[in-house]
Amino acid sequence: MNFYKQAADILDRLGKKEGSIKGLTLGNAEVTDKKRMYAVICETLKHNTTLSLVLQESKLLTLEKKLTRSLALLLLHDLLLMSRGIQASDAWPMKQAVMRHKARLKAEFVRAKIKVGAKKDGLVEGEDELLLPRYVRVNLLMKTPQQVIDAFIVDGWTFLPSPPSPPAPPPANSFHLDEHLDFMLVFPPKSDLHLHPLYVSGVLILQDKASCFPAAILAPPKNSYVVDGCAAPGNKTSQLAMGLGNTGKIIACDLDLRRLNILKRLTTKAGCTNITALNTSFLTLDTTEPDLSKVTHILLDPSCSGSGIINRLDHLVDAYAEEQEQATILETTTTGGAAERAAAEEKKKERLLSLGEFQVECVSKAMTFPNVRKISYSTCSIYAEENEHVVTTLLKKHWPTWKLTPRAKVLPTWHRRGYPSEVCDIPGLVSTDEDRAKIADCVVRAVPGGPDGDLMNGFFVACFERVSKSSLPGLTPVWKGASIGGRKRAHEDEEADEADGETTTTTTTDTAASAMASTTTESSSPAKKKKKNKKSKKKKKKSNANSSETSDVAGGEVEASEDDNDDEE
Ligand SMILES: C[S@@+](CC[C@H](N)C(=O)[O-])C[C@H]1O[C@@H](n2cnc3c(N)ncnc32)[C@H](O)[C@@H]1O
Repeated sequence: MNFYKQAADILDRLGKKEGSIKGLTLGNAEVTDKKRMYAVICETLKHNTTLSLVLQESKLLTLEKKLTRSLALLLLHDLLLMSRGIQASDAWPMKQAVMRHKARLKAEFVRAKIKVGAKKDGLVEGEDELLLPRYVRVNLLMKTPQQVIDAFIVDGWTFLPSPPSPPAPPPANSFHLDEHLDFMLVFPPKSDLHLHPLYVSGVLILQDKASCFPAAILAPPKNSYVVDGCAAPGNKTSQLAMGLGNTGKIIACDLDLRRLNILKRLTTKAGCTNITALNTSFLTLDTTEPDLSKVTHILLDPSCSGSGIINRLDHLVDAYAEEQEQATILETTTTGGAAERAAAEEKKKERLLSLGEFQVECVSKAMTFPNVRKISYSTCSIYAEENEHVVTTLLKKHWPTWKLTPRAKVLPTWHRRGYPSEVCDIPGLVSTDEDRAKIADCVVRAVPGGPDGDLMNGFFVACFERVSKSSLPGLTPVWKGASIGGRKRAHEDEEADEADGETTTTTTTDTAASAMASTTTESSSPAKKKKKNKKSKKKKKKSNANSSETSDVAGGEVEASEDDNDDEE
């Protein structure tokens, strides 16, 4: 088959989520020049924003009916971005279909680059996954950061005593210790450590910085029983095991067996010995089972839109798939205009809302574990619908039994917090700008990319803790009396935890007291419980459907173990 036709077929299959880039190119027996195919597919996807705009503005697909969208993108890529141009015979009708419009297409390319703010080579910031530093977690179960630093110095790397200022990836052949996570080393973008003996032996774990936040914030003390509710492929699970020093027990649960098998392989390689992997839905766990009833800490990193992921090509596939879907809508309708776009926008909104409902359900389920004290909730999404809105809904449902952990214990030195404008009102609880600002200050955000972003994936983490019974009914929201930007070391011990719970809950308000009363009455009424169970069974079905719809998301967070998963393919 003609190279471009085969490449177009692969793009179409990627758009339909029929495989991964590597699987459909490097792992495809039908492709003869696998490396070239991989490169062409990656490059076309990376330039998709600009090339799609050229396609749209030039109306090429309307003028040349024989061209498909994917084939046109590939040919445009080579025409506009490769000095050698389209590598096909001049007699090939598809090449002719593009070359007829060469001058116009070049002019549209110049305009498109300006319009989307692309660089000279047509790349839009964030579409180049190589811009971000290579973050490496040192597996403390095996070596100390100092031992690893020494090993890299011996290898000829330069150790920088502090990160570059203003923040930027380290220059070539140098690395430094991360300023927020003391087990993390930061290397230049593109650093390939796959063959490094320390990676091969499980000492180095290639994990994005933001992806390390939830376990660092949850920080269960040694010997704890912990659940990782949506665990696969398991880098956060292995980080939890590292923090526990392999003591206690981690129950790692995931619906997807293939991903759970990756978790087993990765955590074994990382030397974790306290993990039990369960291939089941977190939502259906029986919290009265002996091990589960001992659980005090839960990490929840449920399926999300994955919209914050920028350092892998998978996010480009997601964007491409979404665009293909929209393009199909436009091409198959005669109006092809605003109405369809509005419908697509509506669909996206519905998807976010449905993800948000699933996320609320997951955290609410976590709050039913009889002995759970602390829950971290995280997404790799940039959307408030999955972040601040979810947190507000949870507070509305569960406060004052549950409160947000204050900034002092949630990466206090991390500058990027939640968006106050996205914190929703809760009658009687959150109504003023000050309330909103204080809630937002409790949670952590990471803005994807750079230089205005945080040089990592987009991320969000909130931490909830159960309000200790002894402090009731003298209750006030956690943020009352707290100062914004408080400073306290994130790695707390449980005693300090409890003490903080007490000290932040000393003033009574009528609203607070009544909110507490209604929560406790509801959960203790058996009749209501029965009704609730029925309702949640119905919901469970819905959320399981949800999670299978979000294979993009599942793929999204594979980022946590990107390279390990690549090995898998
Ligand atoms: C964002 S990923 C988790 C990434 C993981 N925490 C890590 O750091 O490697 C979300 C995971 O949730 C799983 N999932 C979705 N719905 C679930 C459910 N009801 N119960 C358990 N796992 C679920 C998906 O299969 C997917 O692996």
